Amino acid sequence: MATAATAAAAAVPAGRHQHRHRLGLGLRPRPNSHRLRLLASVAFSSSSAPSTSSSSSLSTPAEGGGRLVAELVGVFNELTGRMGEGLATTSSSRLLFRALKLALPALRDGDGGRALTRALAVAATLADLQMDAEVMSAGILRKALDAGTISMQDVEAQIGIGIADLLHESLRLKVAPSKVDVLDDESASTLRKFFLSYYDIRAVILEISLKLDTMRHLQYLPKHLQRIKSLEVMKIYAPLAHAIGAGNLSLELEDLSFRYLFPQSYDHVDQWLRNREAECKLLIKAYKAQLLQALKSDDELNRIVQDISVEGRYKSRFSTMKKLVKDGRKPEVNDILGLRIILDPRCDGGSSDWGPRACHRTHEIIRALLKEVPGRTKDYVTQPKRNGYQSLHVAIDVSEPGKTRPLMEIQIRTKEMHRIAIGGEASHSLYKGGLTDPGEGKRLKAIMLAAAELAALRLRDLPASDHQGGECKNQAFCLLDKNGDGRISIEELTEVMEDLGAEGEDAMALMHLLDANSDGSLSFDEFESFQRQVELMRSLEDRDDHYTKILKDKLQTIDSAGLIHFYRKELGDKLLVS
Ligand SMILES: Nc1nc2c(ncn2[C@@H]2O[C@H](COP(=O)(O)OP(=O)(O)OP(=O)(O)O)[C@@H](O)[C@H]2O)c(=O)[nH]1
Ligand SMILES: Nc1ncnc2c1ncn2[C@@H]1O[C@H](COP(=O)(O)OP(=O)(O)OP(=O)(O)O)[C@@H](O)[C@H]1O
Ligand SMILES: [Ca+2]
Ligand SMILES: [Ca+2]
Repeated sequence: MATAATAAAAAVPAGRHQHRHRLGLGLRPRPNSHRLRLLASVAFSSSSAPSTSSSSSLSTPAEGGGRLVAELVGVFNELTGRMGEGLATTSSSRLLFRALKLALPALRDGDGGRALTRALAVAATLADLQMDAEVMSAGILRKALDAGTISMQDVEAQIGIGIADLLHESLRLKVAPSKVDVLDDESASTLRKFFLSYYDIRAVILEISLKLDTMRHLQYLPKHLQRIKSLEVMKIYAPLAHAIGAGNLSLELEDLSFRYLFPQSYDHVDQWLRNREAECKLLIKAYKAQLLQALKSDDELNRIVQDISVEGRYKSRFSTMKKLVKDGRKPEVNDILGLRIILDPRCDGGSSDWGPRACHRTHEIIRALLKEVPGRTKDYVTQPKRNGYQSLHVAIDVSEPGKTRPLMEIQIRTKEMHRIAIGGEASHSLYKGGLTDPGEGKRLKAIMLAAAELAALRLRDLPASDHQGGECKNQAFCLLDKNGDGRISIEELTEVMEDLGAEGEDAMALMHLLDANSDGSLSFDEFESFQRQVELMRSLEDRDDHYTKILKDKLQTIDSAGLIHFYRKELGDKLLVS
């Protein structure tokens, strides 16, 4: 057997996606001219984190102005790049641009320099949930409102009544949990129903994303508030997130509240899972690749299916804990490592047996390839559960001589079976998401879809709405070039910089720096060079964050193993450290 474990050892660990506002732009910088290097150093000279210092503290006008415009262009590009397909229309981009212009100066210095990063992370979460520009803008503006740096009147006057309404709704939801005395099961269910009764469900999704932001920064709040907020999340927001299909968000919310509600239990589970996490994730990745290759090269299976996909997951802290403490269960968790194979039969559903045949053929291939644990296989394909759930589950022994490992669960199902396991009576949110009323989940989904359709209609592009008449090649450029003459004039640059809180002369200085051919305005090419440099600098910051995390983890491991003392001693003489 070509062991996936060997491959795992050789595989390069995947860098964890940074879920802060740096979103990995994935753009390759071109070779830089001296001028661009100068610009980059000026635009970012004051700090590697653009949100941490104010323009007033900068020494030259170009520094402040360059940084402000770089910041606006950088975050605008990140957020629009993250938006779902078809959602980043011209009207959406305009709205987001206006919201950013209002919020950036207001958020730049707040919360010890973290306010802007946090607001952008909220917007990124919303973009990942396929929310439109109105909701993303509302997310950013809500953080500025909460910080007290802008007022609802500012939003109404500068952004529009639609966003102001959405914000009013989300503020009403925010205070709802504090209206019940005790957050027991009954009041939690009442509150969830109350949330569902909202005519604009986007306010609920906005609130869930803001809760995730709060939970990620809970360490800054007093202990009693940490517990109250965690309880609200566990009882209301995590189940709601699960019900709307935002599974990953729900898992993160659960794990964060678990940590604050039951710190000791959390530590136990966390330590156990953390110790195995890196190796297990590599194993998941390696087995996934090995299985996919074996399945795709099997002729018999390929006669039955037209597509095969494999998903992997490492179990969350809270889910593991729940399983361990469940009544009447053996204290074991056999699905820490999970793989799921989803097959697309050439003929699915109805009376066709292609689906079950595909699942059983897959099972045979797995048996020939891996070590199946006898007596642990469950065939819900031949014998569906009462709620209609279908899937074939096998447990695989991934241990090696001298190295015991947790079992790996493989679920085999067709696309149609998967659809039923996600929605409907057998839906995961009913199976374990905390919702008890089957109608609740369905209703939420339906309202969500309707809201998304409405938003798409509101923000659709009218033929005349793009002032350049055709497709805009670069949204940020087109938004800055207000009169659409294909150049950014000094007046246009001054206007945006004043909106951002910079002085008039800053625009002159920035223009001087960017205007390579000195014709007094910025061409499309000049602007694109600037933008590429902005992206390069932001990707460096990402890498710094990434390296910092790795170093912190590694040094911690070394330290707890006592090795760092050894290194210190060894190196002490050479480096003159004590
Ligand atoms: N969506 C959905 N998933 C289900 C349902 N029943 C089981 N599953 C999935 O299948 C997995 C294993 O379920 P079973 O084979 O019944 O195992 P178990 O005895 O509950 O638990 P293990 O100790 O993990 O074997 C669960 O962890 C879920 O991922 C269901 O009704 N709906
Ligand atoms: N074997 C698996 N492979 C891939 N994804 C899985 C697997 N098992 C569960 N998942 C998915 O992982 C996410 C988290 O599920 P979680 O581990 O909390 O529960 P579960 O395993 O489905 O249920 P239980 O805890 O009762 O066993 C869900 O989206 C679930 O569908
Ligand atoms: Ca499971
Ligand atoms: Ca112009």
